[in-house]
Amino acid sequence: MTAFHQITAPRGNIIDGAGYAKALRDRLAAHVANLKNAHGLTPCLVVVIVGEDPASQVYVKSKGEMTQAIGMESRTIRLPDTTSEDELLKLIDDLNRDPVVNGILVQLPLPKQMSSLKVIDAINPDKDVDGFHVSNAGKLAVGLDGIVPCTPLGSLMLLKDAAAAHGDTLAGKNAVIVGRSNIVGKPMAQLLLNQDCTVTIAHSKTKNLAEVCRGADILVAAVGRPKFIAGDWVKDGAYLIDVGINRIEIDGKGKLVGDVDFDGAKDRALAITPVPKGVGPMTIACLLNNTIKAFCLQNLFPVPEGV
Ligand SMILES: Nc1nc(=O)c2c([nH]1)NC[C@@H]1CN(c3ccc(C(=O)N[C@@H](CCC(=O)O)C(=O)O)cc3)C=[N+]21
Repeated sequence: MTAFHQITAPRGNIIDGAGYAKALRDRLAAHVANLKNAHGLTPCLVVVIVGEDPASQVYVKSKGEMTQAIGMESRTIRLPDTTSEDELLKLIDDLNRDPVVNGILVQLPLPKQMSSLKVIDAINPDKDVDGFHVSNAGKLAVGLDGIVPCTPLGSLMLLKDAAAAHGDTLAGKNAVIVGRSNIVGKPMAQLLLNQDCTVTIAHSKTKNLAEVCRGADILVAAVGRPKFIAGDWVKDGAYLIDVGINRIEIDGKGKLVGDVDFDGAKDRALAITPVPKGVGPMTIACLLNNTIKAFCLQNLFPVPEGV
């Protein structure tokens, strides 16, 4: 009976975040080359890292390399973890005033003597390439054009692409985001709401979390706990975005895993992001995207199509 047509689409399509990010970086490299030709100016991103957190060091190095690889200028400022909040605020003030600097990223988390909200608030919103400043968060909430946080932006690009690959769109779908952080959960909710999804933000106090997740056509996991989302929490045919990047030890070896039990979930999901090579590389590509956008807006150049 079923031999003539396939009733369900194939499951377990693994989204190639690394490949998508590479394609995005190639497009951005072309924009950078065009901007240099047209104006003789190069976008410049400054990354500030306070302290010696080993994971942060790895990300910061990779951000710097990818910034240079697409032809932009990268500067990294390393400060000791004994730096005072006032010293960091003074540095941000200098970077805000420096016309050569187009983007400022202060790597989080910060040492405990600092208030990250206060530090982020000190960054000129036009240079806030993370999109974390209240001004950019507010613009996203009311539908004005601003700078959108990198991880949610990259996740949305992957979701739209996965839906398009199935001849589908995001409008009207039930989206469940597990995690309510200012840097992922909340902005992700705003973006999906703007796509006409019906959005639920679940968190540690949510009742019947498994049931809530089972209702999701789109499930975004952003809790920061390894394999927290079990396979049987995933609806058959859901789109699954795993934002988690957790370093765990298996048989004495370090391994990177997401917030989703990938092996348990992959045959249920219509499309799923892996960890690594899923959302992570998109986060960095979107940071480069945001830096180019900030550069254009600061110089009153038209923002290139798609940026
Ligand atoms: N102000 C600020 N902005 C950030 O965007 C920010 C931050 N602070 N603090 C730390 C987190 C973490 N983050 C990652 C970005 C890329 C990968 C990434 O590319 N991961 C690779 C694997 C890398 C590896 O092997 O460790 C992957 O998932 O394939 C991971 C993590 C940005 N963050």
